[in-house]
Amino acid sequence: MSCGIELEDVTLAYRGHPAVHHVSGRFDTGSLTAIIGPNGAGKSTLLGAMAGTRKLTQGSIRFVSTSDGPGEDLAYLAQLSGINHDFPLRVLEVVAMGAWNRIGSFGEVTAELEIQIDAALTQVGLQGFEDRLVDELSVGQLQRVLFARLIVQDAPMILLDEPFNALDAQTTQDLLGVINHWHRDGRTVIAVLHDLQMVRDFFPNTLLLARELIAWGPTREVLVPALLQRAQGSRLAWQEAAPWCREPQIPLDAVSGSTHDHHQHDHHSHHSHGAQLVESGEGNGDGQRVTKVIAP
Ligand SMILES: Nc1ncnc2c1ncn2[C@@H]1O[C@H](COP(=O)(O)OP(=O)(O)OP(=O)(O)O)[C@@H](O)[C@H]1O
Repeated sequence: MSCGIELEDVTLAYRGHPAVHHVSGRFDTGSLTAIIGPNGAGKSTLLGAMAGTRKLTQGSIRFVSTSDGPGEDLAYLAQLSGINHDFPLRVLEVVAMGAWNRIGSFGEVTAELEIQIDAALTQVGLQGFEDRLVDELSVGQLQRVLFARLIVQDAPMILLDEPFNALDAQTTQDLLGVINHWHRDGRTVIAVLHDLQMVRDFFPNTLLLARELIAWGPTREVLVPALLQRAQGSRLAWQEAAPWCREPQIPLDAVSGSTHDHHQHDHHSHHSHGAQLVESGEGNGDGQRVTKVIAP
């Protein structure tokens, strides 16, 4: 069960202002990719679009699977905020939510699932925490619990939005270990990050975004001064009153993401009508099966 994600001309706008412009490329099956870029670059917006929580204005997102399984199953961890503190949930219940797609929201926590939860909590260093209330946990412990939930979810694609925000070095190192484990399992993992050294050390691929795609490929080719400066410079030109696509991307050789010609579009003419999910069995020509398409 493994999956990749293809972006074709992905464009997202908020109230007519484009936050992400014409991004095309591909997250290969089993790849481990960091999405980086300055504040406001559109990173969370792009990740949310892949998770199905943001509507596309233009373009499409296709999920491709190399197996017959339900390949589009995707786990998404938004920026830390995911717990509703009005409900006194126990750690066990939060981690069990990872299995909702298998057991349903009122499903029983079976003995088998309890074993999985115990193993997941052990993997994130929280063995024995099952009965603790989540709103009594520290920020780092809560993030460990949310990673345990992702482990139980067992999805072939995992999207993480700034997973290490506000975490100490030990927690960060432990959760990076979980990500490496997923990568070794052959899952497709995508994380929005800010720490360039961490990206260099742990993430083989990088997508550098500054509303438009600046570069996408092997990290050592993307995290170079010229491209980083270009991303930083783009930020200075970002004005809410300038909703036009401008410069083309710098093409990279041997990148996993393709480059894409830019069109001179007025995005005000491309209002979203809501995300549309299209189930599809169409092959993409290299032995993979398209399992889902997100389009405007
Ligand atoms: N719900 C929203 N409504 C309107 N505009 C939004 C909304 N969410 C994000 N934006 C705008 O879209 C642009 C991209 O935001 P996004 O959060 O995707 O950037 P980011 O790269 O994740 O930034 P950061 O690194 O600061 O988290 C920003 O200009 C932001 O103000």
